[in-house]
Amino acid sequence: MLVAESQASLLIAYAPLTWDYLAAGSYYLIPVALALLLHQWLSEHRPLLMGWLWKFHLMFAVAALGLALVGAVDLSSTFPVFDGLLLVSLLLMAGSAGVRFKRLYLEQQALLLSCALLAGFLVADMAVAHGFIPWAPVPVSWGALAFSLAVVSISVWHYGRTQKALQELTVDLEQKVAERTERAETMVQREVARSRLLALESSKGQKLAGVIAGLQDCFTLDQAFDLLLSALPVLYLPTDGCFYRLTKAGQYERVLSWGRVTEQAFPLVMDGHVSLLEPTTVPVRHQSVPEQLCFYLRVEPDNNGDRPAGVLLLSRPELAEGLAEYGTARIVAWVHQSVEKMGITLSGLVLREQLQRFSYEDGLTGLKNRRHFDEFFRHEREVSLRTGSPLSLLMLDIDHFKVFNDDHGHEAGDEALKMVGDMLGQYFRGSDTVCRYGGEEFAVLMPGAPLDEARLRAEALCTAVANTPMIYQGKALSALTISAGVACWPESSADFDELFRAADQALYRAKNAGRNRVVATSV
Ligand SMILES: Nc1nc2c(ncn2[C@@H]2O[C@H](COP(=O)(O)OP(=O)(O)OP(=O)(O)O)[C@@H](O)[C@H]2O)c(=O)[nH]1
Repeated sequence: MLVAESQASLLIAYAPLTWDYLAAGSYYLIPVALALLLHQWLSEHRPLLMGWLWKFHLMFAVAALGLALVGAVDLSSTFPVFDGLLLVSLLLMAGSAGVRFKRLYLEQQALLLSCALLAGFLVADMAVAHGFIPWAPVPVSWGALAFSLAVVSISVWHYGRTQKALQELTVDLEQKVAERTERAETMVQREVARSRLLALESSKGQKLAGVIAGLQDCFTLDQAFDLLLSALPVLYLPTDGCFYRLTKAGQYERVLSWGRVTEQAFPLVMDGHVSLLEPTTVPVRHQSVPEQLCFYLRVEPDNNGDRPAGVLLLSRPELAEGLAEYGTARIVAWVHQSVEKMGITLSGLVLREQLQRFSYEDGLTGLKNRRHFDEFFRHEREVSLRTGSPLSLLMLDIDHFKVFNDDHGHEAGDEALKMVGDMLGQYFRGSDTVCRYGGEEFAVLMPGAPLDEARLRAEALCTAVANTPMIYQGKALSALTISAGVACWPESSADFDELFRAADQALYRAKNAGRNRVVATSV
């Protein structure tokens, strides 16, 4: 508008009429721009009024210029109408903006004030043009300049603010990216460590399965412990550790160590009552774990009372940061399970051992029972038939045991049976089999012993029993005597099936001959 109204416009293009139309058009569009601006800013307050205003002025501008262009009206005649309308519109806009002025941003306020200044000059210019006030030069261009300066300074200020915000955003973004990258790297490291732990767990699980299978194949507890000791480092490395076994004196003796173990952390001996560490429990979240992890190996029917048969001490595993809590809990849980599984397997083995012992042992005397004796006899008979070596059989019976029982009671009788059983155990070789054949009757099988040797051994036993006082509850009771019948293959009978009968008959003869003696049969 300023360019079109100035003389300089003619230097740009010598088209005075066009510049007139341009000046009128830009003049008529001033309220359109202002109303649009306020429509945007005051959208919560009177949005309809501002909407109507800019549309109305736009229509006016188009209509006035259009009609003037087609020659229906004179362009100059549209100015008074516009001035009237502009005045009303400016008042309406000023009213609306004034109400919301305080709620606007600083730059909006500055822009509105510059608009108000421009509007003030326009109104003054109109008043002069229409003769309401005496003629005086009105510096409308100063208003336009103020408005333009406001727009430029707001734009510059905005630009500066945007640049600053952008810079801050960039710094913030870079920081966030760095943080996220670090977090992601930590997570990756943790996941790698976790997968390594899982792989280790699975390989150790396979090893444990092998150890358990090996333990199940053992025949005795000692054999199983030997296997266990060779397997423990394989199962628990890379964690350092020691294994302690309960001694008869009730102490825990270090029987195995692996890795870097110091005597301070892993003593050679731990007292079963005083210095035994508490077993480590699986740590819950944020719970600290002691430097040494302790696990009890319990072998239940092993007559240790409450005490574990073995103790496993491990140093606290060293794990990557971030995995320490989770990893330690997992490892402790796994070691717990593995030790428990091994304990259960060993308990099964002990039970099996006991069952086997009970099925072949006499509960009172601890000698072998008749079942074992019969099996042993069958075996030795085969050996003798193949090798031709002699096999002697002794049948022994306590004399007048009924009277002893009646005189001193059944319990004293039991003690007597135990005493005779002990003596029998001492009088024969380890390769001989001594068994309680039933009641007060005993049988001895002497592989490789000829009849005479067996007889002599039986006689020595008879003499020893007769000369050994029977002490019961601190009192000496009358000494017992035994009678024995001895038979030998092939001297007494060439037929093995007859050997028992021959020994029995010899025993019968010893009884009849007055007891406390040995009778040996020969063909
Ligand atoms: N205390 C005790 N007595 C038993 C046991 N087994 C058998 N007896 C007793 O042993 C006695 C055996 O008596 P008999 O068969 O008459 O033989 P005996 O009295 O020794 O007479 P002879 O053999 O002829 O000298 C019975 O009284 C049984 O009760 C046992 O386990 N404990």
